[in-house]
Amino acid sequence: MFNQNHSHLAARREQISRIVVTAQQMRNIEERIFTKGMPVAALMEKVAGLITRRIIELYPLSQVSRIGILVGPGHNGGDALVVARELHFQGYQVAVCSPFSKLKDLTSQHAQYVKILEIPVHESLEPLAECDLFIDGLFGFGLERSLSSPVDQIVNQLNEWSQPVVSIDLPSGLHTDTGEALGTAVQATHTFCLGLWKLGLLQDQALDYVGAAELIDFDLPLTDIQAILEAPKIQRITPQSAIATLPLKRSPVTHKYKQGHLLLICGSRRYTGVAILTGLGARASGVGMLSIAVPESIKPLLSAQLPEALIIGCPETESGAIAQLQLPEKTDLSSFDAIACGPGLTVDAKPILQEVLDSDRPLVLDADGLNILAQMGTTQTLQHRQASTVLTPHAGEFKRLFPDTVDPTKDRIAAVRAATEQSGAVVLLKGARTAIAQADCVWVNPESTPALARGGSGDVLTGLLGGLIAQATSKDIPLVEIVASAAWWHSQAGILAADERTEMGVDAFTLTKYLMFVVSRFS
Ligand SMILES: NC(=O)C1=CN([C@@H]2O[C@H](COP(=O)(O)OP(=O)(O)OC[C@H]3O[C@@H](n4cnc5c(N)ncnc54)[C@H](OP(=O)(O)O)[C@@H]3O)[C@@H](O)[C@H]2O)[C@@H](O)CC1
Ligand SMILES: Nc1ncnc2c1ncn2[C@@H]1O[C@H](COP(=O)(O)OP(=O)(O)O)[C@@H](O)[C@H]1O
Ligand SMILES: [K+]
Repeated sequence: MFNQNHSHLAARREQISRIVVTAQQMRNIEERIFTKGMPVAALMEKVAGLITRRIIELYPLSQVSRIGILVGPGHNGGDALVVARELHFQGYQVAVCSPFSKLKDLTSQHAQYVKILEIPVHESLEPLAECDLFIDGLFGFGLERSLSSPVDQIVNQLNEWSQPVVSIDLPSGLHTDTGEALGTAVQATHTFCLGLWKLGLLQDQALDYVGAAELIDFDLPLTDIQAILEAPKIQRITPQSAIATLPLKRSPVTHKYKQGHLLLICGSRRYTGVAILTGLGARASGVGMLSIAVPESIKPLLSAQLPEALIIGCPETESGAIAQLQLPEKTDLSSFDAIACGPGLTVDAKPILQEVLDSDRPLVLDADGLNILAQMGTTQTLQHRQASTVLTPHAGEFKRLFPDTVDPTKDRIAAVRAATEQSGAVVLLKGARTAIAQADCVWVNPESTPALARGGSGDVLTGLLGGLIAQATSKDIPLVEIVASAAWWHSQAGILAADERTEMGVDAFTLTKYLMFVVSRFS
């Protein structure tokens, strides 16, 4: 009985941790449980109790004694006032900054009561300058317009000070869905996201504000959540979701041709190292057979670095790019389980792109593969390919490929959704929070490291991804999930490497060495 409950709770925790909601969805979910009878005030007490407990864990009275609480006009402010009251009872010296004259009813009641408890309440921030810690309860998912005076000045003043700040639900000032700072926003040390992950916290533009983000689960029933959430389904990649699609277990009687055969088409005389890095990424995927097509003149270099791979030397242009694919006898593109094409090709390798597009194999296009595709202007014809296509642009490549859609620097999730709809491809938009979309399904990689912002790390991802797709052809795993797993694996290797070597120590070659440690750590 105990075990059953335990596993039930673990399964719930996993499901909750994958869900991502917009402000409107969160409002609808809360509305649903309030309609069913959960009192608003009771929920606020519960949530604020959980927040208080976590603050005490992170900032015990032995280390922090004076806490400043910023209170807004809505229920985010209400949460903050209950936290103020509870911290006061726990022995902290609490002071409140409440710059609004009109508060929602419940928030107003809590404001009256903290005054009765003789907790000092000020309209300005200055009297709180000596606090050791701040709790930001100005705005949560109810914020819909830019911050104006005086609250924008309060936020700017807070950001200039050096004390830690815990934001309740979202750093105040951030748009709940796009993560954009509306005028200005609190730069938090910690963000305690309440109930379900808000989409804005997973957008790159929010990351300077969010700090260390964690979810405070307050037991929203899964049935009520599922009743509200419809397509598009936006999910956070978790270790469990990523590991589930990796080819970890092999049949004892398998052989190399059953473990996938990947063809990489990459490199040029100018970009030799890129081809090596892509090959090393593929090697780490565990793929059974690896063939790498490169210009003839760099074949010896590739052979020296990747002795297990079949290196195919191809005729080259004067500039040292692949002029045409010259596969070994009795081999054509359909001999492979997957093809990954693009890193280091240069746009002089244009003729080979049409060839791979015409093939009936799953295809990953990256870097110059994407640049050539953008020049051809044929993104929409990918729908008619006989097999799936995965595009892995960074924001610059994305804008060249999809010039007339959502700006990926403004709303990455909306951008990948528009791109997959236009092209029919699986689209992986690289960045600090890589987003992957296919049809109605969107995955976001919630954890990474800026250590990866370094030439060559994307090439490693292309090889790794190609190798995983080649191994999955006989399995019934949605392609978008394999792509999401590759993004997760790649980032986790970066995190692990940065932990050991600092963020400066993760060159792309080093990154390839850490890939296998990720899998052994999590599986
Ligand atoms: N419901 C619950 O019980 C639970 C809710 N929870 C908590 O409630 C939070 C959501 O509460 P909320 O909906 O009251 O919105 P919130 O983010 O506090 O602020 C909106 C207020 O600000 C105002 N306003 C907006 N923009 C403004 C601006 N630029 N400048 C000035 N004012 C502006 C706007 O009023 P308006 O002026 O538009 O009439 C409104 O009054 C959520 O994030 C979580 O913390 C959790 O505890 C779970 C249980
Ligand atoms: N700030 C960052 N935080 C986390 N990951 C990042 C960051 N910047 C870049 N990355 C990751 O690093 C990789 C860079 O790929 P890309 O831009 O194609 O570079 P290259 O072509 O030089 O290999 C991508 O996987 C991207 O998601
Ligand atoms: K807040």
